[in-house]
Amino acid sequence: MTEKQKSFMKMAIDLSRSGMNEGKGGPFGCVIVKDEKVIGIGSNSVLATNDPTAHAEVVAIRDACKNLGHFQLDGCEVYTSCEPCPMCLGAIYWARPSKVFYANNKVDAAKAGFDDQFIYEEIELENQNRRIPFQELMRNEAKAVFEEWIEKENKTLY
Ligand SMILES: Nc1nc2[nH]cnc2c(=O)[nH]1
Repeated sequence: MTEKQKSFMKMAIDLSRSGMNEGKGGPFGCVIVKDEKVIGIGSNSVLATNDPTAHAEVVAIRDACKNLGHFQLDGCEVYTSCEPCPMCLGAIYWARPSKVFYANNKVDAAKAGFDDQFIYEEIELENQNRRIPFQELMRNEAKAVFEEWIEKENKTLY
């Protein structure tokens, strides 16, 4: 771990503390770096914005992508004060950075009352057996749009 990498993680941890103290949300911060420069930052802002998806990583990904003017984070590194939850893990995979560094791990998060394990277990269950039931509806109608997408020319794949 280089001094530079440690300084980016320190920035993420500082964001986790300042966001918490400002009442923005839980104690999570994230910094996104490209070519050793910070291109996006985020603090968990769930409470301030009434947005359950405003986790630090999602906020930072949105900031970085806006600044880059692109929907992917090729060649970027993510420094997050806590191992990503399943939602952020998904967002990170869609954004495709090259590496993720985390400080607190998911056991630390669970001890602080942020239980990601529950969501990982739900993913494994059959749709109808989940705490929040998922039910298929109007598949054929929606599938028709997928067929149109498959046939569409000049589309941008992501
Ligand atoms: N990594 C991470 N885990 C969380 N769990 C609840 N909120 C967050 C967040 O913003 N980041």
